[in-house]
Amino acid sequence: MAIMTRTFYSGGIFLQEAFTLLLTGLSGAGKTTIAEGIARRLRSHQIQFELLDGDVIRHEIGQMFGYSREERIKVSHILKLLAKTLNRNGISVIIAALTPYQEMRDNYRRELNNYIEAFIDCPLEVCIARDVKGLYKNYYEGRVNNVVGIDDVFEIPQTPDLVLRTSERLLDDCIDQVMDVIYQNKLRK
Ligand SMILES: Nc1ncnc2c1ncn2[C@@H]1O[C@H](COP(=O)(O)OS(=O)(=O)O)[C@@H](OP(=O)(O)O)[C@H]1O
Ligand SMILES: Nc1ncnc2c1ncn2[C@@H]1O[C@H](COP(=O)(O)OP(=O)(O)O)[C@@H](O)[C@H]1O
Repeated sequence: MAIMTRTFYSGGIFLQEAFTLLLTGLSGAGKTTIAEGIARRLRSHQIQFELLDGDVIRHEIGQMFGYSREERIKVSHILKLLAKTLNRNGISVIIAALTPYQEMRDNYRRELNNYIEAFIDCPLEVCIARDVKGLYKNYYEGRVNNVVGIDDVFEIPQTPDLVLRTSERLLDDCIDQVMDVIYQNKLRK
């Protein structure tokens, strides 16, 4: 029996299967900004997708989890379940979340079909200077701890599909790089 797959045709490119794109990196590295840029591109190609931002999902489930290693891993399991469920229904997913530990990313790669991992690589000093959400200020003023890159580890991704150096490249270049991987490597069959 033939297996049915959804086929999207957009701008001369066939997308046959849903994918999950993980954007992993420090706070302030550029995950959300790049995710929103990719979202705009996917929308313009009428590709069905959902953007799962770690911070937003944490709020939506009522701040059930904090920032210990164990709790971060639990959140990653929730994100994986959401991605798997959406993918199964033909909807691609962008996950924008720190995802600091290799075991989280290994788990995504093992369990998600068409998984693409983008390491949003930006030096800690630049992230601190950007301090988009005031997280680093809160750390230095003693209000929070377990900040990844400072008193919690960011394990460098061992097998990313692409590395985006946001302190060296313009936003549009970063988005182009991701779109190339989505189209050429993963989904064009
Ligand atoms: N230690 C600590 N205390 C308080 N708040 C923190 C802490 N670490 C992270 N944050 C904030 O939470 C956002 C990261 O959530 P994530 O789900 O992406 O992180 S993780 O993947 O579970 O590690 C993160 O959002 P981004 O800055 O967009 O990455 C921060 O705003
Ligand atoms: N090449 C780039 N890609 C993404 N963001 C960039 C880039 N260059 C500068 N920025 C800036 O860096 C900041 C990244 O913030 P944000 O996307 O919220 O990070 P994160 O979601 O990783 O915490 C934004 O203010 C954005 O305008």
